[in-house]
Amino acid sequence: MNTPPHVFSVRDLWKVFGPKADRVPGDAELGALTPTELRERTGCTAAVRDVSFDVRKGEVFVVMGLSGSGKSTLVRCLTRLIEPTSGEITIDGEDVLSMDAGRLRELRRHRAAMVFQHFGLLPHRSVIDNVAYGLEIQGMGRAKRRERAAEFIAKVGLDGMESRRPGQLSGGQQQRVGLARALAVDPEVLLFDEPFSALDPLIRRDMQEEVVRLHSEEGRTMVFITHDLNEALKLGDRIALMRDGQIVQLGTPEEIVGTPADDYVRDFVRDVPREQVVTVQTAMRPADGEESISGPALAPGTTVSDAIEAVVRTGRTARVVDDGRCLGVVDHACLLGVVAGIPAVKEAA
Ligand SMILES: Nc1ncnc2c1ncn2[C@@H]1O[C@H](COP(=O)(O)OP(=O)(O)OP(=O)(O)O)[C@@H](O)[C@H]1O
Repeated sequence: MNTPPHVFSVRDLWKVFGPKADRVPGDAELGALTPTELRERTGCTAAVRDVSFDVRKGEVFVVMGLSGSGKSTLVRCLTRLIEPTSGEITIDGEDVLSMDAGRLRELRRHRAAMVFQHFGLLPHRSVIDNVAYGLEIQGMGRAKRRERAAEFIAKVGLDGMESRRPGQLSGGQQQRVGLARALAVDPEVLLFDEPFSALDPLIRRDMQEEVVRLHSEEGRTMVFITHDLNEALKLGDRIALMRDGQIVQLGTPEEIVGTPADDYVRDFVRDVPREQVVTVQTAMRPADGEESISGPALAPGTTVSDAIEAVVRTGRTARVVDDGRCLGVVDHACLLGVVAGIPAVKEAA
């Protein structure tokens, strides 16, 4: 049998905080209450409510939502840093909920390493010893772990800072140390808990680019928590948008922005510049006559904003071409329709 393409699979997951939390997941009546009603009736908070999803191998899976929507609780449940109330979680097909203490330790150290917002660096240790820390816990010898740590320090752009203490680094540099430390143990999945929210905007952008770069170089699976929509759109292959402990929509940035599942999501994405997220594959209309054989060619994943440039520059309708085949065309009207948020362009074609 082929190995499953999923790293984590989560089914019907609940995490309820409060007295007799166990009774909430199985009770349809309690499960249907709003968070406030549930709290008033039972004193419980359902931080994660009946959530199911898969994290695919090699993707950046973003968990997004406002403060209190359940993001941290959900991601902490994946490695049982928080013990779920009910449901199923597997990693590479192995049941996480039945792991014993030793197997769990192994899971957290080797397979799914967490990068926290507050770095968790050891203040009295040098950068290199901080990065080597996870390897030390694994029992790797000093020379070998320092060599490996140096490699990852270079990878995150901190060459020459090996012997500094965390207090002698900027916030962004400290975050890079945290990242290098997580990478050094070569985990299958990296879990990021709002790692950049304390950083100033420019450093934050640098770090986001760093994550994009590391991801494209290594193809490592990443689960990334953020409450920042732009960060989610920039980093995520897929985004799970949470509200009151539930996933209200799970999809690509383009799906979330282009076809919001409900009014809540629509409102959430209202101010996103759609042309930067929507692709020509969504915006195109069928080619008419000669249109399919001439005009600039664009790949299906080209964003509308890049397509606008091509159409304006050539003054012609552009073709959406995949593997030599013309799938459709985009003209001024299709492209402007996306910018204006008018979904009727396709139907009009
Ligand atoms: N230990 C706890 N005991 C009781 N309630 C909790 C506990 N931890 C979290 N909660 C509640 O669960 C809900 C989800 O919290 P969680 O921290 O997962 O949200 P979040 O989306 O990560 O928020 P933030 O972005 O502010 O970190 C909130 O209502 C929170 O108050």
